[in-house]
Amino acid sequence: MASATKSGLDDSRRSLGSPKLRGRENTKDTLCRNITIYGKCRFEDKGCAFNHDPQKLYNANQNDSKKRLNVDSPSFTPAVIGANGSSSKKPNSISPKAAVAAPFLPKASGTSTPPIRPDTASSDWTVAEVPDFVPQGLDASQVQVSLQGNPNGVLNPAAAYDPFVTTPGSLAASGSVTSHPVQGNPYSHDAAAAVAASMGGTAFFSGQAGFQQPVQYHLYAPVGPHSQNIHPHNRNVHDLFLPNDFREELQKKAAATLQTLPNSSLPAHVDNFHSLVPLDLSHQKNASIFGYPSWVYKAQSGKDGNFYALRRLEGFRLTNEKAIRSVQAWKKVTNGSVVTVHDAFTTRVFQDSSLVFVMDYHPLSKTLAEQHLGAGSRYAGRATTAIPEAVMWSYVTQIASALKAIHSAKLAARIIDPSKIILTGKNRIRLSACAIMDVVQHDTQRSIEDLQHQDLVNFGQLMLALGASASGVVGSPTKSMEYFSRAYSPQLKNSVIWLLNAMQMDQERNIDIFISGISSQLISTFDSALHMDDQLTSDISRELENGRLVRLLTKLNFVNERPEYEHDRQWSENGERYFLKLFRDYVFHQVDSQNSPVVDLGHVLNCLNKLDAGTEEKVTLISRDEQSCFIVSYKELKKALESSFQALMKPTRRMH
Ligand SMILES: Nc1ncnc2c1ncn2[C@@H]1O[C@H](COP(=O)(O)OP(=O)(O)OP(=O)(O)O)[C@@H](O)[C@H]1O
Repeated sequence: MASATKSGLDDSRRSLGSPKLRGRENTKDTLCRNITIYGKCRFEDKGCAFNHDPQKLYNANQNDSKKRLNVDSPSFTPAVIGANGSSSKKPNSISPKAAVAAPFLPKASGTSTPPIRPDTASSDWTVAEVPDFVPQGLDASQVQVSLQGNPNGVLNPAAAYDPFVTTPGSLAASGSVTSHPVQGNPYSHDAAAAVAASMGGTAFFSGQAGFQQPVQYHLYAPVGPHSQNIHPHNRNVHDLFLPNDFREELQKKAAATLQTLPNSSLPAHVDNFHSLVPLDLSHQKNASIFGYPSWVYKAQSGKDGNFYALRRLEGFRLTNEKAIRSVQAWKKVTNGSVVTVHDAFTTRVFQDSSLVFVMDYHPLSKTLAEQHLGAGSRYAGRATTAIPEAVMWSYVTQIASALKAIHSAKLAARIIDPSKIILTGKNRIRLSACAIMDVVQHDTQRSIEDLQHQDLVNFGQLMLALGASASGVVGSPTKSMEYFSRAYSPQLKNSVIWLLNAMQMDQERNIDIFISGISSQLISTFDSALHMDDQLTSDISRELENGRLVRLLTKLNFVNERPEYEHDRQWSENGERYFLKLFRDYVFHQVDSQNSPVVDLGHVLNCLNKLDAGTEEKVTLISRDEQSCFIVSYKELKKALESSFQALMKPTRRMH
């Protein structure tokens, strides 16, 4: 830590935080605004007098400021420290008028500096007690080298200028290993070390070659896939967060899950479920599928608090208890393309005798009929565009997977109908009415093999109906097949024909044979699924960093400017807290040459990431009256934050 005069600070401050011009004679020292705003300058080779190399400029400034304001400056000499050790209005905030400076020296540094206040020397306050973030075996030079090829260990200064534009150097690439919560201190950033200690000194990843401890939190390492050919000036803040459409989808689903229906005429409780919301789009009773009108509700369980879909069959009377027990076998069917069945019961709370199935709830799902055949119109055939072949194959694959799981469990789906298959995400479908016919038509004379063959036929009919939906042909299998043959590949057509003939005994037909026949399509669908998986992993990894920074910000705000300590100079205006307060200003309250707020997320994220990592890089902090400045490393700031936070948690401090 060092202090400097106001005049000594001016240049370095401008070069770090403001694109302010300093007169024509200094144009070569001033970053061109076009570089700042657009990432490049069209006039670079046509006479523009300003500087076009931020890195060079930054290095020049670093050297410049090092000369004047580094730790070797005279203000760090022990003689000066001793002279200023006594308490004053701002004991360690040095006015430029004063000829002396009180450095911020951790106790561990071995100097004989008297403590700024008596209790800072106590075990409660000393920063030296907070474990150093740089572990043994990883010295400062290693930390700097790891900064993505930037020998100064400094992120690209351009990031500090560009509002909401990040540069590849500054915010590229990441430490994506999460820290683990440490008992007793949910905010600890040294969790990995604690885990290591609790495991006898071996963190779970310690065996992996090339893993550095600590994780370099100040580096971002986005997980692919990446957009190609993006220039720095094209990148924006969205690169750091979930894609907007994905976030919107998740938020809408969350809102739908939490939706309630005040003053509803539905029963307040159905078994242990409450807060029923109907999901049917039409009020028309339709008994064509199950033989009973059916209704679907979203409801919350009073037992586990989760949300479920309840399918109610109106007017059903249970005559054979064995029928409802058949649901047990369905509970064991866990397949990505089958809506999981949890339970079934009869109830009279709807003023009739109803049969209710409890199933997984998939918010905002639509049926395939709603999606492709025109909302609410059964087989209306009003789809405007043909379903693409790739989507058809995706549906084929998913239903084949569902049938494989169902048939392997010696069950049959029995209903494969566009109105009973729900779309729960982009091209993600699930059979939503399994188990129901096993209860409703428990006494059927048909063998399970027969029902399984029927599943294959129903499967073929479904694909034909979907494929021919754009043709406007309704109810004529021959015409539908003609259209289908023209619209889709022979392989898809032959697969559908094979399914439609599943009841014929000319050759053996089952779901396994069907799956072998479409293996090449399975592989391409599988590959698409892997790409989707990669994409989601990449999206999630962006939010991972945000969670970490929220914890850090929370901690910083717990410490900064607590009103109850407002007049307690020893807390707010002294030592560590003072630096943290100035750091807060440095991060969030910078102004440009026109005194307008600098709103630059890149700068904020840079600073916070470096604070979290506790890098050796130094930052210049200026008091609000611009009478004092300090040069302090992120490592020291990190320690200050840790010890201040620990002090806050001490009961003695709270009673102070
Ligand atoms: N498990 C579920 N989770 C969430 N929503 C579901 C679930 N099952 C069905 N739905 C939704 O409930 C609504 C009604 O489903 P339902 O099966 O009654 O369809 P429908 O088109 O009304 O058919 P029908 O005319 O036979 O009643 C549909 O929009 C469907 O997407």
